[in-house]
Amino acid sequence: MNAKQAAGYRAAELVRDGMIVGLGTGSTAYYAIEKIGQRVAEGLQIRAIATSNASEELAESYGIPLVPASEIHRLDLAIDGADEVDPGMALIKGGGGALLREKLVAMHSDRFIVIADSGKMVSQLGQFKLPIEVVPFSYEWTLGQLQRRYDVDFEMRTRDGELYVTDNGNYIVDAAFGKIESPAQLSHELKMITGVVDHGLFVDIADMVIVGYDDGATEVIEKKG
Ligand SMILES: O=C(CO)[C@H](O)[C@H](O)COP(=O)(O)O
Repeated sequence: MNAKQAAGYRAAELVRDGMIVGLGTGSTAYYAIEKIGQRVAEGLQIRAIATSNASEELAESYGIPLVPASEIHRLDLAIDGADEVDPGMALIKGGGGALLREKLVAMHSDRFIVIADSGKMVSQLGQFKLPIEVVPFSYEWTLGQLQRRYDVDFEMRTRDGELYVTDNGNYIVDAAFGKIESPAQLSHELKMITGVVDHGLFVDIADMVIVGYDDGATEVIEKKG
């Protein structure tokens, strides 16, 4: 068992009958979905909301019943990966481009559980480029606003030579902050920029982090207070 699988499987054990469960996106969330799928095949009764088209397809392939977000007010639990996790459980997410739905699902869940291999644990956020989702209309203006405000490199995300388009039809700007001194302040500032839909800083949202190690061990870190 590898580190991502260990974390994903451990989180999947927290799912109980009757729950509405948020399914994350990425290679770590893959394992959580796989394990939840196995448990559904054994009789676990849940309904789920996926945070991306890819996770929706994966959940369907495992026979996990999905429910439209519009029919649900609140989720019991959401399980998702992260690109970086700091000691205060602030996160950078969105490496896989699903940050907007991931944040919506996390914020409407009673418990948000992050699953991460130990390499994701950092003393300060920012080495991983921060994904910022922007609307396509006049995205150059939004990019210009970001560039004037922050003296860091910004790069439009591409795929196969074209601008990368999220599941929500938006673009992503990746920002090389290097070190983020105050994730909460930056989070607030970025949300104030017209044209920015959302960004990959998740501050004060995670309730628990399950860290997976290469030997298959896991460590559970719970939110303080
Ligand atoms: O935020 C995400 C996708 O938008 C992922 O959770 C994050 O990129 C971690 O991915 P992985 O588990 O593949 O390392």
